Amino acid sequence: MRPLPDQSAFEDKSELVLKKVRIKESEDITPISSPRTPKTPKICPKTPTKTPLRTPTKNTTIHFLTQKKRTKSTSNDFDYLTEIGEGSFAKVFKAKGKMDNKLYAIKKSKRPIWETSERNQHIQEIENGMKLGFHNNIAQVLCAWEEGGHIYIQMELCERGNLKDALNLAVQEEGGAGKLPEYIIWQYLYDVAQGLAHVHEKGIMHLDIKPENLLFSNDGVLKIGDFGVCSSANEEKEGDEGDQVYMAPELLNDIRTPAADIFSLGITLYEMATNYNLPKKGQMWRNLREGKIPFPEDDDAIISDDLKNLILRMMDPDPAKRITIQGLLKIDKLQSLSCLKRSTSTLYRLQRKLF
Ligand SMILES: Nc1ncnc2c1ncn2[C@@H]1O[C@H](COP(=O)(O)OP(=O)(O)OP(=O)(O)O)[C@@H](O)[C@H]1O
Ligand SMILES: [Mg+2]
Repeated sequence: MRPLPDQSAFEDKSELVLKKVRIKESEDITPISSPRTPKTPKICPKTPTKTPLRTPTKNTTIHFLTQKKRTKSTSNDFDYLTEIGEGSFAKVFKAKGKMDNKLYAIKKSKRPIWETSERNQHIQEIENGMKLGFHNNIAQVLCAWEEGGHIYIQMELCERGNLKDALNLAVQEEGGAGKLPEYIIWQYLYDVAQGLAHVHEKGIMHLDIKPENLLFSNDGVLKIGDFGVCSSANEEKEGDEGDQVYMAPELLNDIRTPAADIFSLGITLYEMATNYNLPKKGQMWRNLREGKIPFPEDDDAIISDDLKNLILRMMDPDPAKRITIQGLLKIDKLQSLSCLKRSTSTLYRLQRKLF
């Protein structure tokens, strides 16, 4: 097992530990009041069950929440094949369209939504999803409706799980100390950065970028999903902050800018590169938000200076100094990946299918 990072540079005794060991927590940060906290732990996609999943009963009132001209869906338009994911608010099913035989992801709220504020939050998730339209690195929202009080969102299916699952798998390798190879980390960053640039160009902040919300399509492309927390740029209203583990420090003071997404992506990158079990609170939580960011120093876990420097720029405590998404796309590594992708797109796709 890799030794713990040298903590002598820091004033406190809290420490980051490798994934399989629990983090020591010292003291709480200011509690975050949000209707979506506390978060429940993620349940990884389950293995397909043979018994068909129950579809909702007929004759319930249906409200369509999207106004697309093409066919509107309802629950009975799908055969539900298996549950593929669960978050704090919804379950996600793999389903086959009865009319077109195509596979989709159907996200269904866990319980009926009667409260206006909660309903509005779901409506916003849907509206932002529709506003984002098609982009190769966004899990596309296709249609949404309300049935029996539950909210349903029909989405593009990302069949190969989320980035958290991929990280957990990597950790299990090499006797529990495995991690993603760095060139794969750059490819994942490239994908998410393309998607995030599109999100920010549309004037939307995601505000919940984290490995569970980054989803793999069948050909291994990483896509941003779960727009359940996001808000529009310049929106004055108070709101949700997303997952505390990946949360930017300024969100504690309700300062919301696209830079918050850069911090969350930066700390996600840090998790991918180090394999540390990131804290939810405590002194180390604060250190990571004050630029005191330890990296493993042993030879096995070596991280390139390019990647370290980028992580530091993305996790800058000052949102105004943090690298922007446009700046990120201009860094040499991502530029060269972009050229590589253009020139060898078939080979590149094939290579990614293997991971
Ligand atoms: N389009 C999709 N294709 C495949 N799997 C998906 C899709 N959307 C979501 N999932 C899976 O379902 C899980 C939960 O979905 P999602 O994050 O959207 O739910 P949530 O209740 O809003 O979650 P959170 O707790 O993050 O707020 C994801 O982590 C992912 O594994
Ligand atoms: Mg989620």
